[in-house]
Amino acid sequence: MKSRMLPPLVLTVWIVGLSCAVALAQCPISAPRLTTNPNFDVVVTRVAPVLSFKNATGGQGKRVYEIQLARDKAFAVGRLDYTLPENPEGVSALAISEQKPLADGTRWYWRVRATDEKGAHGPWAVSRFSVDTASDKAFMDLTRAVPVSVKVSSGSDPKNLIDYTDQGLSTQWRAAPPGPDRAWVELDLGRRRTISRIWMLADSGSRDGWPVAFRWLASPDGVAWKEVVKVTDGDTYRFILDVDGVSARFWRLEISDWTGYAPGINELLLYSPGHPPVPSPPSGPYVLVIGNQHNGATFTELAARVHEMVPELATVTVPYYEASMALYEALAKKPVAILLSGNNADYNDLPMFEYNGEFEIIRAAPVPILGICAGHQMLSFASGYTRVRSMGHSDISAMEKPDRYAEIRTLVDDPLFKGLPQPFTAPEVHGWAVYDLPPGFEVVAESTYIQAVRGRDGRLYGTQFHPEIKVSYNQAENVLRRFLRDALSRSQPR
Ligand SMILES: NC(=O)CC[C@H](N)C(=O)O
Repeated sequence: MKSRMLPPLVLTVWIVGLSCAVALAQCPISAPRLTTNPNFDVVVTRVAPVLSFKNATGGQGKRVYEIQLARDKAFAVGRLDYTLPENPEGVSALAISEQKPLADGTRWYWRVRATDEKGAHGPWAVSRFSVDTASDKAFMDLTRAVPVSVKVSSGSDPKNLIDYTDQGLSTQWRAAPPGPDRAWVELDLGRRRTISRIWMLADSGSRDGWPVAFRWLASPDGVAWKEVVKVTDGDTYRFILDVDGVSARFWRLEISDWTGYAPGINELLLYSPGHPPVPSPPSGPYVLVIGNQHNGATFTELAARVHEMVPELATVTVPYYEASMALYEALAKKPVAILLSGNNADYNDLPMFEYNGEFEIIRAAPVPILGICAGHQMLSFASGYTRVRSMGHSDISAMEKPDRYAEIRTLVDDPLFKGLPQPFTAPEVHGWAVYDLPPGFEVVAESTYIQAVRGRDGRLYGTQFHPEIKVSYNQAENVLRRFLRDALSRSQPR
């Protein structure tokens, strides 16, 4: 057999790495990673959030974390200091106490570093978030104004800017290098629309291509332009720009400064004030299905499974960004139950304000609600961002070999889970999980993390696993079947 030579640098790195792992002593302490929740610049909707981060590595013995929060970059204004022992499971979390809450309506900088048993420090990891508890209370009162076409100054794939079916929001338009002085994007809305909010998303994973100085202009004809809003010192990957309702068919973004070699934008989304149309319900009993995918779809074939499991039930599917209590109230006939679907985006890349109407429904709709995967996570998000967090890895058992299925255990006697094997297996497709239950909720099932919850007198149920996915090892299909049957029989007069 021919031996393969490793280049000397690779070999050295490998040997140092190995001796570091074996002796433990020589490993330098790494910075923790503040990408779990809250991620950079997200809006946290509670004053006592849980700050989760990925552990550091290296050092000697057990690590503890120093965590500092402040109102300014220099960590001088209003600084709060905490120490936290490491959670050996990979992600550590500081729960800010309800007794010492963070100031609302403010931006917070936070930094974390690990210290080992010998007192050696690792480097700080720095990030920031804002706290705004008012921001998720009510339906956004906006509808999406979807462009019919897009033009750009240069570069390929401008369609990515308005491709709302790109669930991971991962594709982007990048202007061509070296690029014109002023890269621009033009959106044609097809007709005159009043716009009051603009959402812009760049790459959250790197600081490359972020727009720094830019302005939006509007035009009735694509010829005469008027400036609507201007940003001169952007230093983030996402912008929510509120403007005083301007009515125009053409919308133009001019970017005059950016990070990296050329501006790159993943998505542009414009909103008009107002409410979406109310669907007309079918004549018989039906389930309202809320599609949580970014394009309003349900991720799995949820409606089809409802019809298969309980043929007496019809379904009406509404995109999450159109759902609200106003829509529910306006339905000529009420659903017997509501299902909240999965999705496959990272929440830090989503315009989370679009979920506010779904949160209203979770808080107030007087019918049984079952949230599946993202829908289950929404039950917790509805009472504050940071209750759900990225696990740092994905559990995708729907595609793995039988020995990789998680065993899920039921913790309490619950009518929906009656008769399930203990433990049971069920398909999973997710990278986030609920860690911090809202008040009034309890855990119904768990694996190494929360797998099912119920809340508020049995009206709300959530499952992290997918009872609706048809695979041979899904032992939890009955959870959905029972939920639907119970809802149907409760709705019918005896
Ligand atoms: N399948 C899902 O609904 C996943 C929800 C969420 N996007 C996660 O990764 O956890």
